[in-house]
Amino acid sequence: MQLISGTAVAEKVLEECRRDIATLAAQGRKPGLAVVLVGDDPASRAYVRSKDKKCRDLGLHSVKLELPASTTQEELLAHVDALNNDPSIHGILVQSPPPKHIDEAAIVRAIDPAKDVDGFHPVNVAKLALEDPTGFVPCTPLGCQRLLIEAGIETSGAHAVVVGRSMIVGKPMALLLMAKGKGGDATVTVTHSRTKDLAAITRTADIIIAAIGRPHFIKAEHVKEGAVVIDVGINRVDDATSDKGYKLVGDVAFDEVAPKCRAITPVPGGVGPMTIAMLMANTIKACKQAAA
Ligand SMILES: Nc1nc(=O)c2c([nH]1)NC[C@@H]1CN(c3ccc(C(=O)N[C@@H](CCC(=O)O)C(=O)O)cc3)C=[N+]21
Repeated sequence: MQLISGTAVAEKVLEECRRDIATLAAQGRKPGLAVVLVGDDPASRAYVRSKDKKCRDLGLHSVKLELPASTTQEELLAHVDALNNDPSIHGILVQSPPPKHIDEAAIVRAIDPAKDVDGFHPVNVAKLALEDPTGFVPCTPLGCQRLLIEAGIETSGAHAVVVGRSMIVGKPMALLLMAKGKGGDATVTVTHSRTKDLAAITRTADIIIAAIGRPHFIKAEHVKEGAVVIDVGINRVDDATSDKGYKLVGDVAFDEVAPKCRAITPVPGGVGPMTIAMLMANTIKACKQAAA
């Protein structure tokens, strides 16, 4: 069994980012990322903090907007508009999910597609479907694909089963796996909460992408011997033995699934660090394309 280290692959991606940043610096340019957080969800705050830290590590320009939960739709749109028009900002991310009174789809559509480093804007969704390389691909599925490539997993001709159909992970993941070229050319099945006899389908998978959002959902019975499992889940569960009071667990019951696998990602230290690394990479891509 091969444990695929997201931490190690993320470090490789960040090393590429450092080289790109040095090249851009020699041309007098510096990629800038703005992260907007509305409200005070603790998990969202933790994510925004680690993103901000990673930006500073790399020498990216980082703007962190922490807005109160009472922020109105109009106020948030005004912030997005200001960032769209700020030439020092190449990437904009509005942390999801926002408070309930915010129309998230309208916010996403207000972001300049050229600065949409999350890849959630309809223009970028379309570009992914069209296999147009100028678009931005959502960071988490992009990170999963990179993990497969770096771990030497052949996707061409493989049966990949994506569990989950979200706009953030499941759907773009399926598009990436079925696209032509490296990390693609797979035969893709997308399953979700309404799928009948899920285990019968996942048991035919050479590659399983688990993006359900339910702790330890994928069990040994879901996995065939020799499968590759990518665990996208980042679930906080109570843990009295940890000083934080919680621990992170994936969507995969790692202890029972891992022995059956050819390769598997851990949580933490798997897809999570890759998501942040790909966000940095997308911001650099946005900066390069803005200059071109
Ligand atoms: N517009 C938007 N874009 C996002 O990309 C986005 C978002 N909203 N909302 C929330 C989710 C969540 N997310 C994570 C990224 C990295 C880790 C990560 O690095 N996790 C570490 C563990 C960190 C820890 O120990 O707490 C790991 O898995 O090893 C976690 C979660 C991005 N998200």
